[in-house]
Amino acid sequence: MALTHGPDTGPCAVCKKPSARPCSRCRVDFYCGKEHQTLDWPRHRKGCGVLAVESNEALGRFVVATRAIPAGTILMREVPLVAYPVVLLPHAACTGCFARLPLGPLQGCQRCGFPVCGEACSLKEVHLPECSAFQRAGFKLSTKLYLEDDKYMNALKALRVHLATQKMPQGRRLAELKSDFQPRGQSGIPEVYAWELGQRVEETSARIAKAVSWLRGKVGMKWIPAKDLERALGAVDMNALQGSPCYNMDPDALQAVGLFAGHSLLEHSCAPNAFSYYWHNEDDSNRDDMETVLVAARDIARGEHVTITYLDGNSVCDAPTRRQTLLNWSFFCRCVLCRDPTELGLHLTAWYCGYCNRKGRRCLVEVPDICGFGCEGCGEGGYVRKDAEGNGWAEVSRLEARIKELRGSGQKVPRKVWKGLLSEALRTGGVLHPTHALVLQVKKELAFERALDKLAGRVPADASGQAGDLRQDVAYTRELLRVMDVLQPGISPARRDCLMNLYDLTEALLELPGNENNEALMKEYVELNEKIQPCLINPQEKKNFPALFAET
Ligand SMILES: C[S@@+](CC[C@H](N)C(=O)[O-])C[C@H]1O[C@@H](n2cnc3c(N)ncnc32)[C@H](O)[C@@H]1O
Repeated sequence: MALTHGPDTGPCAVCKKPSARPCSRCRVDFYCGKEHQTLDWPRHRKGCGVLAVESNEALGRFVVATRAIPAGTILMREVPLVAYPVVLLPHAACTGCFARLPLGPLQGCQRCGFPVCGEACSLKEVHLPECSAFQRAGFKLSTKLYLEDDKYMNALKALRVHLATQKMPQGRRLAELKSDFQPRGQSGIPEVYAWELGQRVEETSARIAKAVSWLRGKVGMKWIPAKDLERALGAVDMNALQGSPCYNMDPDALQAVGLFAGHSLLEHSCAPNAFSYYWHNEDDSNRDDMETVLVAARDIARGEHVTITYLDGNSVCDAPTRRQTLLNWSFFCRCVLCRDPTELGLHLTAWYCGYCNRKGRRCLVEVPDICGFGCEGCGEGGYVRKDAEGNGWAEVSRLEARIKELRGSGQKVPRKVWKGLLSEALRTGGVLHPTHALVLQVKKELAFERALDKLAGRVPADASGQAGDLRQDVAYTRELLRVMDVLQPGISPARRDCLMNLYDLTEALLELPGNENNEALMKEYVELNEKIQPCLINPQEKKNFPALFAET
């Protein structure tokens, strides 16, 4: 049986005719009949039956490659077992179609009161089961309360997932999802994280208990056992996959969350080898199914674990930040990046070594909670540079807070402000190394400034007057690309964005007076174009008509 829960229909992989016959083993490609399935087999076989589920004590279940898998192979094609909207405060989202709702008074479903765009959305299939349950309980929510407490949204999720578990065939797959948020295989983790994990488990239990007791107490759904609702919300916490439509840069785009049978088995890695994305199928109004595909970002070797990141793939973070976020899934990360004291040579969490710096050398010391503390330059342990307050963490926290404040301002931040932040962070005597994740985040703000200006319809600064800035941005983007080669390798969207930025900046450099005949630059420009091509095939096209994109 396929690991995944896929759509029932799709275009034939060869002739595009609508078909209801997916490959029974992987359910990735559809065929109109035997003839086209046989014709496509040489291509299709590369990704068919290449995944197996294994388990161990530390990770629970995880997915491995049973054969070598080439980059770009579509490994899973799924629709959610159940889906619900993402509420991005201060906006509510429609319970039926998941669209973000405008600010101001909310319109509620006439029967249960949960927010909707209008009557049509309140009659959507996805909403009807919970709406009937509220009617059976004789309860209608006062819509204006909805955004005041997250228990209403949590209650809706619990109910929706629980009711979907009653329906076959999805129900059986939903019942198989990990739903307990007790940490496992976590012996030997730093004390501070063990404590935080315990705290997080308590908070999650309290949040779940609050929503469940509201449903059974205030609403009166006593006929649903508390443990079933708790299980449903636990499965949401452990497995939900959030996304927006593929390649949609619009911040107002629909945001939704789904529980997927196959994707829920995937292990997290901070340096993953696969990525997934999904979208609302707008080109076919009858399809509202948020198809999701999992793609091999790079070549994956036989026996390798197939991994995705549970974090925001576009953001570069130090180990403590990654660990804090991953506590939401009740685990302390043991991925290849987090296990290596040097973070695969990226040193995203490193500070300067006080000993080496005193001798005028620039060396790194790993931060205590990541690896046991030692400098790769001088071998000394236990002495890192401190800021004026004698506390390296204070400097890190200050920079982090400032970046957050500037990004959250909603205004274009002048270049000189980011530059100032960077020189402050990298000043002589400072704690942070130039490869620290926070420093890279500031460099990214600078490196992508022109691209963001274009995206926002602003005219980028005239390159000819800003040659120095342009060269600097090229250097920063090259640095980010080296990081992405490890963190988001191959054809992943984050690496593609870096490549495209570098391509655009190189083009601008070539236009500067005196650079027209710069052969090295021209060569890099051509090579970048070649590297970008494999990342550019629209995965939606590739998914629907794979034979058109087959390598010859
Ligand atoms: C979405 S589930 C993945 C499938 C799950 N292992 C199972 O048995 O169903 C997420 C859970 O997998 C485990 N996990 C995933 N990635 C991990 C990692 N890098 N390190 C440790 N545990 C991980 C954690 O227990 C986490 O709560």
